[in-house]
Amino acid sequence: MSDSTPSARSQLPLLWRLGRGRGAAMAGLLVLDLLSYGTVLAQPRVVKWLLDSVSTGAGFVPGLVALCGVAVLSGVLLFTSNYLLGRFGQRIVLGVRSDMIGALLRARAVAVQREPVGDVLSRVGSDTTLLERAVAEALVRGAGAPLVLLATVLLMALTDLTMALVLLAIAVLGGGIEWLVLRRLYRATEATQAGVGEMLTGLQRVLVAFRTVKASGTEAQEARGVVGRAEAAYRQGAQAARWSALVGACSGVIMDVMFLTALGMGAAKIAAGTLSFGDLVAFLLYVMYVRAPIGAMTQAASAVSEGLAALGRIQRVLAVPAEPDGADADAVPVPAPAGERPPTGIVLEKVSAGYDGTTVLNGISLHVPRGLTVVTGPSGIGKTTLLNLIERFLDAEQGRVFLDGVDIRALRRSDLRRRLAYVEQDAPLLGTTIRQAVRYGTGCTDDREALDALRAVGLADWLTGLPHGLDTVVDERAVSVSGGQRQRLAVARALLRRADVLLLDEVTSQLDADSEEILLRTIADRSRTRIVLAVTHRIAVARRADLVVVLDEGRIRAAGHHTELMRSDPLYRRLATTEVTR
Ligand SMILES: Nc1ncnc2c1ncn2[C@@H]1O[C@H](COP(=O)(O)OP(=O)(O)OP(=O)(O)O)[C@@H](O)[C@H]1O
Repeated sequence: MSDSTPSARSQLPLLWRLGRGRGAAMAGLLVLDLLSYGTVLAQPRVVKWLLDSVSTGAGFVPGLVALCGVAVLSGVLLFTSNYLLGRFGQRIVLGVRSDMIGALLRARAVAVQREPVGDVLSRVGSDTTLLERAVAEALVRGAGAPLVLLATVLLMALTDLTMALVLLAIAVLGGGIEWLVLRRLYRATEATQAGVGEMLTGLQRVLVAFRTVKASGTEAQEARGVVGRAEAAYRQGAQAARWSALVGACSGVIMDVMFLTALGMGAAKIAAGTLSFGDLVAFLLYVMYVRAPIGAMTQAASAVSEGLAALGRIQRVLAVPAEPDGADADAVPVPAPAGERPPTGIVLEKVSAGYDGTTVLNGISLHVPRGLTVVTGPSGIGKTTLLNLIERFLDAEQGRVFLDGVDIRALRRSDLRRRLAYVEQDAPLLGTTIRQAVRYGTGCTDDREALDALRAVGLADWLTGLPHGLDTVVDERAVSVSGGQRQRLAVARALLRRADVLLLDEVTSQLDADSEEILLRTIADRSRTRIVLAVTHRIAVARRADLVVVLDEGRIRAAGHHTELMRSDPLYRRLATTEVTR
């Protein structure tokens, strides 16, 4: 999601595209809007008829009844058109939000995780709200307004041509000035929305690390930081409010100038005997009603200006490339030597990978067979990156990764991931109850199976102590669940998935020795029939492994059994002995 500011004009086709497929609804709304304006425009004619009837001595009752009838009809049409227009705008917003949520969830994990969460939320939340006004005001009301304006001007011209032409000239001049102000409004709105995004990003960071903030006594400092961003958004918002107010003021002044000009010219014409009193009243009413289409056009322009700014930010979410699911065309099965079966397990063949041009893994070759394989090494060396490659969150820049002899790029991502169970480092929980959290993405519907998995990871006693058992509610950030419980819940979920491969990233880092031992026994047991690849710094895990792989400086530095590596590899020995020995 790059943040280069697109021009308002470049967003116009996008705004137009939002209305695509909704032509009939838009046409219906336009007709309703025009009918509503039509009843308004009929009123001056009825007023003129009423006044002329009075001046000629005929009764005023029929005129008054007609005026009331037109007013009631106008009210009903106005309500209906406003309501349907508002609903239409909401529907567009729903469509855009669904598209954005879909785009985010279809995108590559590494691309989305780099985005500031608060900013993404602001784009999906408040930017789409701005869009609603733009769509309703611009695509429908703004589109009908020129027709209404034309009809009003024609009716004015029918009443008095000279006065109508003078007023039209004033309106055109005023419109030009307003347009200049609107361009500034567009830029200020973009900046405001970006400011709100930054504020939310700051607030989100604080909320995620709330206890650290409290314990560090940095509440005031963090509040200052977030409020500082809120103030920056305020300053941009105040600019936008100034330009928006100026647009409104321009429109008001233009209308006053038009009204006073019409009044002056009309009074002079009555004095000269070239205009009737009824005509002047009708004309002045038209001048007042001409406010509506001009106002609608101004509002449409202002709403479009704000909406286009929002659309630019929305578009950057929609443009995040989707992660393709299909198999890559150039992927081939590993050629097994004649008469031999391809190796089972995971094979990395001269794999290089990294992020944004920085190489993290450099030409790694590795065979991860069935059983428990542990990957260890200094922090930030690329252990999680290795798991990212197997899950295809990230693709190798060079080399290939095979699963049971098949290049993983020859598999659909969804098929590949179905064969894997992954527990990420922070072991986040999804779902609102423990039942949902443990069953999440596993297809398991049986409570007994879920309980077995929880027992296997050592959570049986904890669960028995909970007043609502599996129905216990886990709040959004699972603060009522300890770090170790969360890790074990996540492993239980992975076990329930019945996958061929378990990918575990630091799943025992928050466990005490006894809990770790229970969990490791289960993991070792499951590794007899499947591939378990565990990233860890813990010696207890490495001790149990069939194979330990030491990563350093982008390469595999050593591989073997724990006891063997303790003897042969100084780095491994140092890592193992500096870890809290159990
Ligand atoms: N999504 C990403 N975008 C850019 N760089 C990344 C991304 N993820 C990881 N990196 C970088 O790649 C390098 C390896 O990270 P990785 O998470 O694989 O290390 P690790 O060995 O698992 O670390 P640790 O033991 O601390 O968890 C680090 O320098 C990290 O900053």
